Amino acid sequence: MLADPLTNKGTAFTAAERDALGLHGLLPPHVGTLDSQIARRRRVLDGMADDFHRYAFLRELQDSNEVLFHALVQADLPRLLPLVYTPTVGEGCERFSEIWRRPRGLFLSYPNRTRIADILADPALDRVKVIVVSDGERILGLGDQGAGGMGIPIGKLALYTACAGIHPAEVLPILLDVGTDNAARRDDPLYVGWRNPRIRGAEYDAFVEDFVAAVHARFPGVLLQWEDFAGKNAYDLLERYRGRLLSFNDDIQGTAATATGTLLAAIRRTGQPLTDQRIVLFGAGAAGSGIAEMLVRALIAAGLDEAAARQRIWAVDRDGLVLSDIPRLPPQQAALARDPTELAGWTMAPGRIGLLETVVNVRPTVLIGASGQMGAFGEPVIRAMAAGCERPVIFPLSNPISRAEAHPADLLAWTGGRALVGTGSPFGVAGVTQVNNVYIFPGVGLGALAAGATAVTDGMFMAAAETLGSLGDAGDGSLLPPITALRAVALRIAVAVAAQAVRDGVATMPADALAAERIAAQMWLPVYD
Ligand SMILES: NC(=O)c1ccc[n+]([C@@H]2O[C@H](COP(=O)([O-])OP(=O)(O)OC[C@H]3O[C@@H](n4cnc5c(N)ncnc54)[C@H](O)[C@@H]3O)[C@@H](O)[C@H]2O)c1
Ligand SMILES: O=C(O)C[C@H](O)C(=O)O
Ligand SMILES: [Mg+2]
Repeated sequence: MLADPLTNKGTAFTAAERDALGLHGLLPPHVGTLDSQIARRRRVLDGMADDFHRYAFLRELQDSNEVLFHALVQADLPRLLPLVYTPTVGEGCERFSEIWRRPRGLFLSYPNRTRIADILADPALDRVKVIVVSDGERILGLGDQGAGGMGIPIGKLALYTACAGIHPAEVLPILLDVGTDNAARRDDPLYVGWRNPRIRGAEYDAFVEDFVAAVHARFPGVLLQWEDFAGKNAYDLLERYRGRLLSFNDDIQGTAATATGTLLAAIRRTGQPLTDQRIVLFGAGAAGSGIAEMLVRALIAAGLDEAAARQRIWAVDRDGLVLSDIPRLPPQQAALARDPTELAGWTMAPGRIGLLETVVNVRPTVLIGASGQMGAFGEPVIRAMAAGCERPVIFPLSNPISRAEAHPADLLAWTGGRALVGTGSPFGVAGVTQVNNVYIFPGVGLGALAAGATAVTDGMFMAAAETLGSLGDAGDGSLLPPITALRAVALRIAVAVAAQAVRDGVATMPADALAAERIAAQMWLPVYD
């Protein structure tokens, strides 16, 4: 009972429980309450020197007492979210091997590829309903972290519990350890992962196929979230498996719904219709092109035909403005490429058409960054944008803080306070919205599970985006509800997503089971049994 984080209550075991379970002597005599335990852990957190050590402390608490961990998190989400999730989880992944203590979730390593079904057969996993899986190759904007990427599935699933009320016994973080191309990790004597260059190509595909087949056989109906896979794999796996497994890619689809929902909230604030926006995306990888495709759908829903919708969007990637005559564009970028003849009237020096040239000529009303390039939204770019529109909407979405395209205080300063600013990571700047997919994935997951959905459709993500955009704000100038409201946000989104699942013909539960009260009643709260 004491060693299992799902049953441990620490000093909160009552006198009667200590009698019945033979716990006298193993615990100090004081009988505490959940509140007193929270106060004790808060005092420790307050006394710690830095956030990385707070992260490590919270990870150990999660591995010793899940109710207390979640009660502490929920009691102060604005303070705890940045410690168990973005941005601190980034350093948690980089230094994962240093702080590895106890098993959580599953490492499915390539050398163990013939054992996947055996590993999944563990009866301790019988209750699993939600899996978040990564192969650690694109951890936030920090690149390949190999096995250390496990910090991300653990963090995302902590939020499934905190925001969507999924019971801690029902979540399973998985790291597909196919090696790492990060030499610093591989050469570190403390590295806990498989010391091998990444497996790629047909071997990688066969390994993931074996993994999906084993998951499908062991957990029918499980919801699987693909997380922090590098660009091409992110797209390929989503397309290959979304029809076979109840699954979605959070970086492509969750981020798209988050950015679209926040943009819908922004245009409600400015009064300028979506169809009038000129949108520049900086970084057209998984997140950027996912956002672009959802914006195309939103523009079509707002009345444009597809060609006109695509005319509202310009993508800039590492080779500059994405143009249709650039050889070997990945398919997601080819769909966004502009015709080079459009550049006829542009003012610019010959050569590469970078972000500044694009902003000067397009005069965007919306600028979204998903490039992982720190400082890419520099003063000349932002001043050029501010000269061309009254209320620039600027979302530097890249995480963690060290990879953000701009500091939000600079964006406000360079635009004379006129910009509507949203950042992927929390910066603690008043009036700035945190535009992070934590606003979307818990609600989508909860809604899909509640509906007994057989697939997560694009329509379900659009319903999530529209709901997010309609929820109102924190009353402090930001565009979305505050972090304290994330649980209520997840419920509202879940209801909309479940209803859309019914409309899309993928729900197996009857519509009357999907009312808000029925879904809310399924949401777990951290209290001792
Ligand atoms: N706020 C959120 O909720 C959220 C969600 C998903 C991703 N992100 C962040 O977005 C970033 C990108 O994630 P991703 O999944 O799209 O990764 P990705 O690797 O698929 O895409 C990154 C893209 O940026 C491009 N790029 C790299 N250097 C560039 C440069 N100098 N100029 C222009 N483009 C450049 C790459 O070519 C690539 O197309 C990460 O930092 C991630 O943390 C944030
Ligand atoms: O993890 C986050 O904070 C958001 C997003 O999924 C990312 O990869 O950056
Ligand atoms: Mg991610």
